[in-house]
Amino acid sequence: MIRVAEAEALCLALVKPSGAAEAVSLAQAAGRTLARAAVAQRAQPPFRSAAMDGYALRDAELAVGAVFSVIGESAAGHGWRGEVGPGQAVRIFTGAPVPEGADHVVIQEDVTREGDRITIQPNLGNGPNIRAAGGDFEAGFALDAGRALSPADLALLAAMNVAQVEVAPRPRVALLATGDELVMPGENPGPDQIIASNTFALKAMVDQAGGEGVILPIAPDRRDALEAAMAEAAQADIAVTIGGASVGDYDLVGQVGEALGMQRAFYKIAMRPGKPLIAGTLSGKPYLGLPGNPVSAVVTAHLFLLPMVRRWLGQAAVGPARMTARLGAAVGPTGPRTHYMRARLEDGIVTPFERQDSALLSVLAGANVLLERPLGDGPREAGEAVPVLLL
Ligand SMILES: Nc1nc2c(c(=O)[nH]1)N[C@H]1C(S)=C(S)[C@@H](COP(=O)(O)OP(=O)(O)OC[C@H]3O[C@@H](n4cnc5c(N)ncnc54)[C@H](O)[C@@H]3O)O[C@H]1N2
Ligand code: MOO
Repeated sequence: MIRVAEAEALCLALVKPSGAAEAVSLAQAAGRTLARAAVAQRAQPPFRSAAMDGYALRDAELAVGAVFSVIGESAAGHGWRGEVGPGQAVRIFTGAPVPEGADHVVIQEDVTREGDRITIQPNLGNGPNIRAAGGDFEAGFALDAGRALSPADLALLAAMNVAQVEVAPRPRVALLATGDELVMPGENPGPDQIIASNTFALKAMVDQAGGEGVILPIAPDRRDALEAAMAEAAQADIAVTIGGASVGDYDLVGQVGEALGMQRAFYKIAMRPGKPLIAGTLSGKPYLGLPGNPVSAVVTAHLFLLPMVRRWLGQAAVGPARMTARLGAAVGPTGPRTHYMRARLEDGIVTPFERQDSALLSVLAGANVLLERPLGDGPREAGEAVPVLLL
């Protein structure tokens, strides 16, 4: 059995960034990964702009009781093209260009106006209420390749006047559930059957990570059928089987993989859940054989499959999001496997669930983190700092 970190490195070594690119419009770009840098076509703001509604004038002249004559108006989208001279002010609105000569916008609450004359009132605010040209970003500012685009990134790109971005294609990830006991949700299970469940979590995870999860028809525990199904899975960019990875008489995935010429990178990891994970290449494609227990499949997908998807997309940081939390309850020592305990993180305090059986989907669904307990770790007291992985 190899350790988790080694397994992660071996899994990542199976995947090369695709390097390909396709153009998509910003409205289609959420969650996609930049394949080429996107470069600002202009500065933002492109001109000195007013941050408040008021009057643009010369800061040096500003004093309580000072009087200015209003000589023009600058509105958003319609600037005023003159120069503000001594004793002069221009009526201005938020987002409008600040005219030449002015270096302060007095908010309108701080003046009284009679006709075209304004008088500065006591308790004047600080100002200058002007946003510098390029204060957000300059022309040429870039978002680098490998960046997964957040909603805020899309607004930033729009402001950069980038209408289309070059993104990495979404890797197709084949998800092949195996086992005679499985039927799809909505079907009529026989007396000894259950519903294929973890496939749906895996598809959602892959899709959210920027891939395209493709759920294949369930493969029965028969060599010929499994061989055909696994060969089909290997048509995708990343092939995943679920179940049949262990040592039972009907756990055929490893044997069938070998018959198909699978190059194995490793089998079995010192982790719990998820020990019987298989990794390698199948028909030259990155391949993972996830354990069938629903929680085991989801945990191993977080630790190994999603990093592979992110590597394929060309992202730099590919591992699961981690943070440190304080233990909400004492925990016992771990054994020879690193334990990923389903747990709840609230206000920085992490509390593992009592029941940790890797078949319990109701517990998994209530968890928002995995508490990582390294192998060979001693007992830990409530209040100690511990690592957690965000789900
Ligand atoms: N003698 C041993 N038995 C087992 C060992 C072992 O080391 N020695 N390892 C255990 C561990 S740990 C795990 S995890 C499981 C994994 O086994 P498999 O990958 O072969 O999975 P299956 O036997 O096919 O299924 C296990 C369990 O999960 C259910 N399952 C399978 N696929 C799905 C699916 N898509 N959706 C929902 N549920 C699924 C299946 O019905 C079984 O109940 O092996 C232990 N045994
Ligand atoms: O590792 Mo198994 O995944 O403990 O249930």
